[in-house]
This record gives sequence, structure tokens and C-alpha cells, in this order.
Amino acid sequence: MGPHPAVAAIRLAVRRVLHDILTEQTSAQRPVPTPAAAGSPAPFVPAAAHPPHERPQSPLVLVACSGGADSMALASALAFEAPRLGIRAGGVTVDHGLQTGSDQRAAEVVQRLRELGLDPVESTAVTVGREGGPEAAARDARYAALDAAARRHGAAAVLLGHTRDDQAETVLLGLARGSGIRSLSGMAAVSGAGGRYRRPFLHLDRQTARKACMAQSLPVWDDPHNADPAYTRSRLRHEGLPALEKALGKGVVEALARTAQLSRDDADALDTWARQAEAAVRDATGLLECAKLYALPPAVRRRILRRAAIEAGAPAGSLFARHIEEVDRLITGWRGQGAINLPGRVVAQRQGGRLVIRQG
Ligand SMILES: Nc1ncnc2c1ncn2[C@@H]1O[C@H](COP(=O)(O)OP(=O)(O)OP(=O)(O)O)[C@@H](O)[C@H]1O
Repeated sequence: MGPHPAVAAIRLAVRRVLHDILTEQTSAQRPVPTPAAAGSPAPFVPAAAHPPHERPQSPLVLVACSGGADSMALASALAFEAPRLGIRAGGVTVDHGLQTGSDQRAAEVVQRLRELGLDPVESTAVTVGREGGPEAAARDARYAALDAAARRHGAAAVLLGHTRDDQAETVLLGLARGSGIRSLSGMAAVSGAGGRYRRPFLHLDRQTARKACMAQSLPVWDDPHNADPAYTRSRLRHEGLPALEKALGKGVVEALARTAQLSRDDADALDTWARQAEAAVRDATGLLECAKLYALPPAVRRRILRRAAIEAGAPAGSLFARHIEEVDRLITGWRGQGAINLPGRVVAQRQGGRLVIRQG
């Protein structure tokens, strides 16, 4: 008898990502063709062809595990699949120190990961600041700790347990911010420096992860923050999405996740267009020419303005759509208005048909 369908589903999702990682590693190990050999395919040198002391070590993949159902399911699937593909599997849990006994819980997660056969396994404690609110501050501290752990262990990738439900929530949060398709594109399946972070469960629903834990008798920890109505995401999870499903039907989560993928593709295409158009709208001294900007579609023009503001020193996180709209009016609604103040002491003004954006 095969595994429970939920267990089969989580393993398949992880296997696919591990295959991707192996394929990328293999192409990275291919020797760069010499000029003479260029044009003919580079021969792959199998690991066994290296002398033992030079043989590349099998890649290490870490799972970022909170002890919750999603990341415990992920850890169990990694522990099952990795050895079958010659990959080493380890785990990291981050202790945010936000609740009493969080160190104890982190120690329990470490213990559970070890029981699954992962090695190396570690718990890392962080200090959560205040910048951007409690959720953003915890996330920043967590990713910094995960980055450091990945570097320390030389990991090829770090797996995260975000599910299709998390993706739907992220899209709704972006929609509510009203800041364009980039914020509707949710989380990427691959992100971070060198594509370090992978999200194998982005197409799986949360219930599947939970069922997989139950089927394997894996104990899971339910973070009380996830049910705390003080947090926006928690209200969305427990009130917003159920209300939407009631009004619009069960397919709403899947549709939101699909929206994320479509928006991501569109946003990537527009970013590329804006990068290419940017060179053509600058004069010989590098200033932006208003007439040329005016001729561009608004979506492309606003991207160029946003990039210019960030390059001048405006912090990306504080630069909102309304800021860019005001700068845009210097191009599309010119009536001699004065300089526009942007975050980071950046000032945008129109001078002699040119747009000057610089730190004041
Ligand atoms: N304390 C932590 N330590 C390590 N990784 C974490 C921690 N918290 C979250 N993560 C990683 O980030 C992912 C998303 O976490 P988040 O809290 O947003 O979602 P979640 O649905 O509560 O996930 P989970 O059920 O795995 O806790 C997790 O699945 C896990 O991979």
C-alpha cells in the first residue's frame, strides 16, 4: 500500500524542487568551455571522475521549520526524499524570543527534526526589532538568521513551508495596499540571493500539509500568533478569507494563487520593458527627458520614476504609489508646480524639460 495521498502530495512537491536544485548544481559544475571547445557541448564530469579528496560533497538542503504543520510536513518530506537523491538534509528553527518558553519550544523542534533524521539541525535565537511593525520585524530577523545559517553550512537551498493559502492571503494584503501588480504577485517559488529560498508547497493547500502530519503522527505546534486577531494576517485568515469563500465560493483561494502567478509574469515583463526604455529617455548628461517619458505607457513610465527615486536614495519600503503619482504629474500634468518631497530626503523637480531627482 502506498503512502496516504496527502503524504504522497507533499513528497512529490519536495521531490520536484530537489530535482531542480540538483539540475542547477550539475550545470554549475560543468566546466566552462574553452574558446576552442565553445560551440560543442561541454562534457559533464561525473563526481566519480574526481579524485576522492576533490570530489564535490553532496549538496545540503535545509528546511526552515517553526514546528507548525506546514513546515513539519515539509521537514518530513525532505527527510524522506533527500537521501533518495543523494542530497543531505538539515533543518533550522528560529527562536524569535517573543513568548516565554520560546527557547524550550525551539529545543523541541530541534529534537523533532533530529528524530526525522535531519543533520545538521540547529536552533538560532534572534532579537526582533520594531521597524515596520511586529510582523515585518520578526520576518526580517528570521530571514537574516536563515541567511546566516545557510552561509554557515554552505547550503544549496533553504525550503520554506508557505502554502497556497499563505499565497492567497499575501495577494489579498497586496490588493488592500493598492500598489500595483508587483504586490499582487505574492511570494515567488524561488527567491533570495542566488535563488536560495524555495517554496515547494506554494501549490498545495494548508489542509494537505496538516493531513500529512496527522497521517505520519507528527506532533505540530500551533503558533498562538496565527490566531491572534491583533495581527492583520490572522484576521484575514480567520475572518476575511472564510467570508470571501462564503460569498464567492470555495475556489477563491486557488483563484487568488493563480492571480499571483499571472501578476508576477506581467510585473516581470513590465520591469524588463522599463529597464530597456530607461536608457532611451535619458539625455547625454543622464537626466530624464520629460517629453520622452510622456510618450511612454504609464505603467512603464512610473516604473522608471520609481527606480530613479530609489537610486537617488528613497527607501523602497517607504515609497508609495501616491508618491510616484505626484512625480508623474510633473510629466503628465505640468502647470509649473514646485519640487516634490519624497521619503529619504529625496526631491523631484522639473527643470527645463528635464526631471531632476536627487537627495536634498
Ligand atoms: N520560527 C521559525 N523558524 C524557522 N522557520 C520559520 C519560522 N517561522 C516561520 N518559518 C518558515 O516560514 C514559513 C512561513 O511561516 P509563517 O509563519 O508565515 O506560516 P505558517 O503557515 O504559520 O507556517 P508553519 O505552519 O510552518 O509555521 C514556515 O513554513 C517556515 O518554513
